[in-house]
Amino acid sequence: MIAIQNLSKKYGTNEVLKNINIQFDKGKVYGIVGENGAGKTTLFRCIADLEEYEGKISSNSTPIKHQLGLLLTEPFFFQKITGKEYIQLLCNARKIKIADIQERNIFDLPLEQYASTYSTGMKKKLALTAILLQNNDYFILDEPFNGVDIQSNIIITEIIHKLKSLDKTIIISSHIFSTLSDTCDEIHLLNKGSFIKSVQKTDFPVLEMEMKQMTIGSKIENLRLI
Ligand SMILES: Nc1ncnc2c1ncn2[C@@H]1O[C@H](COP(=O)(O)OP(=O)(O)OP(=O)(O)O)[C@@H](O)[C@H]1O
Repeated sequence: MIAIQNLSKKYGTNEVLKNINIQFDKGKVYGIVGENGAGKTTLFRCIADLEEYEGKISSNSTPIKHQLGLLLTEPFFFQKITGKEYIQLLCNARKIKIADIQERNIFDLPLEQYASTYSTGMKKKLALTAILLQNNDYFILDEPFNGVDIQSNIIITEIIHKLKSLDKTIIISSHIFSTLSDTCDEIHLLNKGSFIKSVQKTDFPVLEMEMKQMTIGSKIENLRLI
């Protein structure tokens, strides 16, 4: 469980998160949606203790970061580190020895190659593999479906189902609604740093319709396409 109470975050005078209150339980998958700049990544960085903030973020295994697998939108790798070394490095940090690394390389990545030379999608798959092999309790996946091929998207969806069945806590952001309706138990809409709507699975179609209406309005007509 991750409990967030009165979380606020400013960058200079820009108040990016405004008094956020939410709880993420184990065995559940949470989707966070919101337009670009709404504050999704900032929220994730606060939970991972990568930012200073006001308010309280707690869990039943403190500190959260010791049990958290954070998949960033654009994972970063040092230049001279192979895929295999990266996985080993992250697993060593959790005191886990991986003997059968090739067998567990489910995305068939070229593990002897420098990770910095991987394609965008390969980098994401490497970072995801590493946090999975760490056996974390909490997973925050910032746009996990973006930039990876269709086959990998199918695998990632199945991985999320598996993590849920293992009682993990999973938080995902995505700009593609269908990826969230396939995987999430709840979706929370973040707007300018505040949660303005939270819906359970049965109401996902309603939320999707509302978001479509809010977004499109008369914008397409304004283009005056002929
Ligand atoms: N390091 C930073 N310094 C200053 N401002 C920042 C920093 N990181 C983010 N911001 C600002 O915080 C706001 C929220 O950004 P954030 O990356 O959290 O949005 P997001 O919802 O993840 O967007 P996207 O969907 O585009 O990924 C934006 O206005 C952004 O410019």
